[in-house]
Amino acid sequence: MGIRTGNEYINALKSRQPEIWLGGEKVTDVVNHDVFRQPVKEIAKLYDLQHDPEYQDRITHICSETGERANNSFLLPRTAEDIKARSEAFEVHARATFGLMGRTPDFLNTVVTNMAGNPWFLDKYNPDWSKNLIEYYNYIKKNDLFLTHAIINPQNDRSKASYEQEDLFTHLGVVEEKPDGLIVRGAKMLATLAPITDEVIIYSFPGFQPGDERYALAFAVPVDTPGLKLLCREQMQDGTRSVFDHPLASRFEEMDAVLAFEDVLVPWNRVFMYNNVEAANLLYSKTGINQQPAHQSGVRGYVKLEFATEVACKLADSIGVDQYLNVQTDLGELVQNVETIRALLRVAEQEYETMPTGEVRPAAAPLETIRGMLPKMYPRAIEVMQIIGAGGLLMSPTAADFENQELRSHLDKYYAGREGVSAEERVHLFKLAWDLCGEAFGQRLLQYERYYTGDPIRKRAIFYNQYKRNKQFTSVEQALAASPPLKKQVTKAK
Ligand SMILES: Cc1cc2nc3c(=O)[nH]c(=O)nc-3n(C[C@H](O)[C@H](O)[C@H](O)COP(=O)(O)OP(=O)(O)OC[C@H]3O[C@@H](n4cnc5c(N)ncnc54)[C@H](O)[C@@H]3O)c2cc1C
Ligand SMILES: O=C(O)Cc1ccc(O)c(O)c1
Repeated sequence: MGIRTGNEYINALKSRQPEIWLGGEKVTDVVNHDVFRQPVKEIAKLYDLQHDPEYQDRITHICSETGERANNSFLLPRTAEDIKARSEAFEVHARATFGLMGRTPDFLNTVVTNMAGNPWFLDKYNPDWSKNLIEYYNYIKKNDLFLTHAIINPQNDRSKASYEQEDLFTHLGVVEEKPDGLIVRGAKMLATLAPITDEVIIYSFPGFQPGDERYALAFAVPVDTPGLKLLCREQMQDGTRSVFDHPLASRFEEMDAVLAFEDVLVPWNRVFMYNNVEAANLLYSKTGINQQPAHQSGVRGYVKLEFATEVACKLADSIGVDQYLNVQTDLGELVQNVETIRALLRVAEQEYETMPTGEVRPAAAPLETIRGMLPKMYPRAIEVMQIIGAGGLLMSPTAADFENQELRSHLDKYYAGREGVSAEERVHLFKLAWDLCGEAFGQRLLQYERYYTGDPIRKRAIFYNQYKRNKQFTSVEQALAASPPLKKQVTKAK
């Protein structure tokens, strides 16, 4: 099949009946549901880009093994050109949603591509696992499927291991082996966009302890597998709000769902790992899924930060406050943050690492630095937006107000911006900003940036410990060596 169109993606959604719960009710027609209709269209547009002559060669390639066209996110990079091709695809996808949708199909494509591209790792433990993963990769590539993932256990008692939680199957674990597969029970905390995907893949960040064997597993199943419940969080838009009043929230909400497995059968050919704490803890670092997906996330985060910065700049300009030094320095700071992330991305792409397998990976340290900095830079952009927009952010009239002829002339006068900015333009811009910095939609976007890549605090600590392991701090030794040792009598206590 190769690359799908938006319609093919939508038809696949229509052909399934996953068990989706939202607001106490089952969602039976996700494609036409108020909350999901627009996000489905946004994802469909990404699939259509693959067929757009302007984009096709920038985001897809002909697979040398199958002869079929595939998205560049399915390309295991082996050259600098491959890295560039992936970067371009990531950026095209991100720009289509202003970086606001984090888990577009390209993200998990990179994850599975890397797991399957490093079969040596699972081979060591069980050759069936790597075989299954390669077959799965070929399957999702051939059918251009959309995956979500859930890697974090539910937030019950974080001070205890999975096996120590009150119920043995609060965290997702294996109940028993059957001739045709594993029976799994329990939950994973969060899978973004799950209700509008084709498949879910389960694996974990490192952190399992001896005793956690039943939870140390990786597998993938179709999203409508019997027994799998998708428990959605409360929606942040109801699908009926006007696009004028909510230019972003009305289009780009990514629903998040807890995945609850109620004795789900995972066929053996979909089991990628099981009952192995060591393998589960090493999967992330050894197969490069700590690194290659961070390239996608970095590009996407860069586009989002740049977007938020541009919104803040336009906001300031529209009411003439960017004449003031304090506003200029705040905006300058945001622009410098964008440039910092752009520079880190370029360094990561140019100073790539070549693995013994021939795979090339954008450099780890700059990618990890992006992961550490975005959780601070994005909230800062939002804060600056709030400070610059000030009370005006709260005071926007609605599209319905503008459409009322009795009100219109008053609005045109009282809501106009600086010279040359009409009331409608100013209000529209402020509404866009409010979606980002005031609405629940925007708060989720902020929380996403803080946490999508795990806990930034622990991640930075791990980063430092790795840095310390690899560094000798030789410059300090050299600087100290330049001064002769003190004479004994000088250091002696008087
Ligand atoms: C909008 C959004 C979308 C997401 N999408 C996905 C997704 O699609 N798939 C997915 O798998 N995950 C997703 N995540 C989940 C994300 O991976 C987790 O939120 C992240 O790993 C942090 O875990 P937590 O939220 O459970 O926080 P916790 O781990 O519970 O941390 C809570 C607080 O306690 C502190 N803390 C906890 N444990 C320790 C410790 N051992 N040492 C020191 N401090 C500690 C943390 O620093 C933090 O301040 C998403 C998250 C968000 C917010
Ligand atoms: O986007 C992120 O940084 C989070 C994340 C999730 C799953 C992965 O496999 C991964 O490498 C990174």
